[in-house]
Amino acid sequence: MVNLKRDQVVTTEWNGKWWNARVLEVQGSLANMLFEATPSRGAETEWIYRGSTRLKPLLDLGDKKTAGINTVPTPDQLRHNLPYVEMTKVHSDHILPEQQIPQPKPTMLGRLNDPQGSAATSSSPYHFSQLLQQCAQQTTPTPSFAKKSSASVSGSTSSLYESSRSEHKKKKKKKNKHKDRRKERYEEDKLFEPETKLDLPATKERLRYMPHECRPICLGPIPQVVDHNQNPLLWPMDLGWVRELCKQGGSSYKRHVIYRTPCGKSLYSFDDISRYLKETRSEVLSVDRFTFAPHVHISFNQRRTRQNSRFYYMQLTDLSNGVEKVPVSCVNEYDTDEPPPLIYMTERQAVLRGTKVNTDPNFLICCDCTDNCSDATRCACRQLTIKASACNRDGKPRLDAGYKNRLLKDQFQTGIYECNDKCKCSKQCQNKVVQNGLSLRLQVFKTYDRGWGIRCLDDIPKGMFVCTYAGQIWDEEEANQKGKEHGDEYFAELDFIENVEGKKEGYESDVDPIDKDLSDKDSDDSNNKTQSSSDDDFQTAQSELSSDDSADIINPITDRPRDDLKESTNQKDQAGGTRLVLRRQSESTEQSQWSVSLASPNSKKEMTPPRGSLVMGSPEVKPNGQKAATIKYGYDPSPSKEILDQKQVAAFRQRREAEKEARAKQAAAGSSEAKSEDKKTETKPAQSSGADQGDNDYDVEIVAVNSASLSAASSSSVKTEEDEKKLVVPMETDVKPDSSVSDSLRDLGLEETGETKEGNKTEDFKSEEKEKKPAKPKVTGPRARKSTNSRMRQRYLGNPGTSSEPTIAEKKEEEIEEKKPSHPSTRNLFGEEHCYVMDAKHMGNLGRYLNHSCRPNLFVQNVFVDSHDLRFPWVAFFAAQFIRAGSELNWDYMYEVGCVPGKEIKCLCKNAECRGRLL
Ligand SMILES: C[S@@+](CC[C@H](N)C(=O)[O-])C[C@H]1O[C@@H](n2cnc3c(N)ncnc32)[C@H](O)[C@@H]1O
Repeated sequence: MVNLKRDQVVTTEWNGKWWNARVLEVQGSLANMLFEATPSRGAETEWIYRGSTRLKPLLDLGDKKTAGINTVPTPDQLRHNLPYVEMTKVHSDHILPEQQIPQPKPTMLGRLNDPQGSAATSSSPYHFSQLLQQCAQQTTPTPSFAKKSSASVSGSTSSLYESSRSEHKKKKKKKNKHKDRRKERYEEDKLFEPETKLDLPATKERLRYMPHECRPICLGPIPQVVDHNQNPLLWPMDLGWVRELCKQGGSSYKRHVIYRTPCGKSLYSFDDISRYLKETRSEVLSVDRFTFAPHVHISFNQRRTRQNSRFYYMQLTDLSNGVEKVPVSCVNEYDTDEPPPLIYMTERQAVLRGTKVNTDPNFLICCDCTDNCSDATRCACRQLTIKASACNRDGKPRLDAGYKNRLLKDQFQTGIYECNDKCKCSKQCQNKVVQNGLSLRLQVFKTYDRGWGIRCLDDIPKGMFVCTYAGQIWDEEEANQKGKEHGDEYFAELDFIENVEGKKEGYESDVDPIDKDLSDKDSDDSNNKTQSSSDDDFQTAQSELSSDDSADIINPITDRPRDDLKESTNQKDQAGGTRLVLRRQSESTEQSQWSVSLASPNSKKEMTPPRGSLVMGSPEVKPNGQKAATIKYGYDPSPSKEILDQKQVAAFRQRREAEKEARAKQAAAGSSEAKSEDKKTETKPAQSSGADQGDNDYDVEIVAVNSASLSAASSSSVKTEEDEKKLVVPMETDVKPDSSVSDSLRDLGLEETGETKEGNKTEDFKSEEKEKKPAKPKVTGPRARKSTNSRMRQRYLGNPGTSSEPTIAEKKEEEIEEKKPSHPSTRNLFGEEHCYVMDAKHMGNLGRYLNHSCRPNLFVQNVFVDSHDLRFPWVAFFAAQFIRAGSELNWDYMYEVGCVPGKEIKCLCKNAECRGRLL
C-alpha cells in the first residue's frame, strides 16, 4: 500500500487521466483524495484504496519490482514527506491461478476513459459488465503489489515485502507460539491446517470499481449455483467474489477482511453485504455465507503429515443418505464398524401418542417485512424474541435478542422465534436460520473412547448455526418405558418452560395491574369456554410469555393486535400489580375460611388477570392480619416462603396432617367403592404428587387455576364478598366444568385444609371428582436426561457420600427441592406436569452423535420454527466460540450427576475444567 499522510500530493488516476491529488484524510486502507478544480469541472473528492494502482507510486513500483528494487522509503522520501509504498500483508483466501486473473493493464486506463472511445466511458451497469468481460480477456497478468500474503512461503515477490528484520522475528515468534498451542490440541483437532500456510502470494488484482448503482447484473455472468459439498463460506468465491485479508503495516498488527463483489465494489461490513445482496437481489447468497473474522480460514488443505495420512477402515460418503442438503461423511480409523442403523430425519417427529405438535402455520404469528427482517423493531417475529427475553431476572427485554446477521452470539434461554412460511419475508430473511438446515460440512467419526462423535471440516465462526437435535418425542410415561427398553443415552429433555421459569424464580418483579373491566370481559370469555384444545393451550401460553408488553402482538386467532393486553401494559406502570388473592377470613384454624379474590396491592381493589396470563403464586400476610395466598401474573417469582409467617405455616401443616389422618381413617372404614377409589389414587403418583408436594412445600402454593373452578369458587361454599364474584380467571387450560370450590382449592394446593369444606358434602364431591379424572401416567423412575436449555444447571457434587455425609443423590434431591419454584409451572396450564423427551435412539439426525464436554464449543438454543407451542421448540446448536476445522464438536449435557441411582459415567472430555462425571 502507499503510505499516505495528510496534505501530501500524489499523482492519482481519475477518470482515465493522471492528476495531482491532495490527501485530505487517511482512514485505515483508504485515503480521501482531493482532485483540484479545472476550468471544465469543480473540485472532486474520492476515497481510494491505498493499495490501488491508481496511485502512481504503486504503479511505478511494478517496474521497480521487476527490476528487483526494494520498497524501503528513501531518506529523501522521508525528509520531504513524500508518499512511498510500504509493506502490507494482504492475501486473498480465494486464489486463482495467475493466468486466469483478469488484469487490466495500466495503459487500458487511457483507452477506457477516452471520451470519444468505447462504451467504457459509461459507468452504467450494463457497460460495466461489458467492461468486466473486456478486462477478463486481458490475459497478460500485471503483477499486483498491494495484496501479497504475509504467509508467502517463498519466491522473490515475498522477499520484496520483507521490510524489516524485526517484523520477521515477530512472525517467527508467533509461528512458534501457534505451533506450541497446536501441540496441545486434541488428536482430532490436528486434522487440518489452514491452506494459507501453503498459499502462494496473493496475486489477484482487484477489479477496478467504477461508480455505479448496483443491480442484479452486478452479480456477473457466473451462474448462481453453488456446490453444497464445500465450505459454505466459499460460496461467494464460486460466484466471483474475492475475500481479502488485509494487514496494516507497522506494529498494530491489525487485520481486517474486505469482500470484493463481482463488480469490483469493496464491502467492509455485514451491513454493506446485506445492502449489496438486497440491491442485487441475490437469491443464492445470504449474510451467513460471509465472515469478517480475520482468523477464520475459508479454504483448507489436508496437511500431508502422518497425522493426516490416516487410514480409514470404514468410510461412508453420506450418513444421511441424501436427506441433508450437505452430505454427512462418516469415518472409522479404529475398526470396520459402522454406526448403528438410524432412520435419518432432519426434523423432530411431531406426532405424539396423546397429543400432537401443532404445526399449522395459521397458528403462527408472522411478519410482513420486505427488508429481509433486518429491522428488528418492525419485524413481528423478531419482536416475539425480544419480548420473550423480558422473562429474565430484571424483567427487561433485551433489544439485541435474536440473530444478528444470522449469527447467534449467545444463548437466549427465553427462546428464538424465527420467521415462518406465512411471513412475507424472503428466503434471505435474517430471521430464518435453523429452518434452513445443515450447511456446514460435518463428519461423524469414531472416537477412541466415547463411541461416535462429530467434527467440523471447516472453520466455524462464533455464533454460526451448526445443526439440530432431532428425534422422536415421548411423554413422561413413554420415555420411561423406552428408557427401559433401549436406554436413555439419546434422550434430550424439552425443558424450555422449566428453564425459563427457573431463571426467573426467586426474583421479585413488577406485577401487572389489570383493568377490572377487561378482566370481566376476559372472565366472560373464559366462562364461555367449555373445552380447551392443545392449540388453545399453546396460544395461551404464548400470550402469557408476552403479556407484559404485548402491544404489537397479533392474536393469531383473531388476527388483530392484542389491545386488551396493551391496555393492561399501560396500567402496569400506574398501579403496580394485580393479584389473585386466596384469603383466609378468620384467624381461627378451625373456622377459618379461604376466599379467592383479586386484589391490586396499590388500590386494594380486586382485579382479574388478563386472559391467558401465567399464574404463579405467593402467599401474603395482609395488614389486617388475614393470611392470603396471592397469585400473580406474568413470570412472577414472588418468594412466598419469605412472606409467610413460619408459625402460620406450621399451624397450617398440622391442620392438614390431622385432616389427612381423619380422611385415611374414613377411607379405611368406608365402602368398597370408596376403597377402590383410594386404590386408584395410589396408582396415580402423578396425580397425588401435587398433594405430596404440597406437604413438602408450603401449603398455599398454587398449582393451577382454571376458570370454571374459580367461577364455582365464587358462587359456592367459599365465603366471598360481592366484588370477589368477578374473580374468574380465564385460563385456557383444561376446563373441568363440574369442578367445585374444593376442586379449585385443591388446584391451588389447599384442597385438604378442610376450611373450605362443608362437611361430608364436599368430601363426597371430591370422591366423585376422583372418578371423573383420567388416570395420569405412572412415573417409573429416574433416568439420564440432557437439558436442552439451561447452561450450567448441573454440577458434579463430589464423590458418592461417605457414611456421615449425604450421598450425591440425596444432595441433589435437596438441591432440586430447594430450587422448586414456589408457584405452578406454565406446563400445568397444558394439564401436564412433565416435560417431553426427545429420543434420537432409532430416529434422528446427526445431533445424536454430539458428545459431551464440560467446556463445550457449542451451546444449545431452543428455537420456535414450525410451532409456537412452548413445549415443542426445536433444539439447535450454535458455535459458542470460533471453532477450528477438525475440532470435535460437543455440548454440555447438563446431566444431573447422581440422578440415576447406581449409574455412574465418568466424563472423558479431557478438558482441563472437566467436572469428572457425566452422570
Ligand atoms: C448422545 S450419545 C453421544 C454419541 C455417542 N458417543 C455414540 O456413539 O452414539 C451419549 C453417550 O455418549 C457417551 N459420551 C458422550 N460424551 C461423553 C463424555 N464426555 N465422556 C464419556 N462418555 C461420553 C456416553 O456413553 C453417553 O451416554
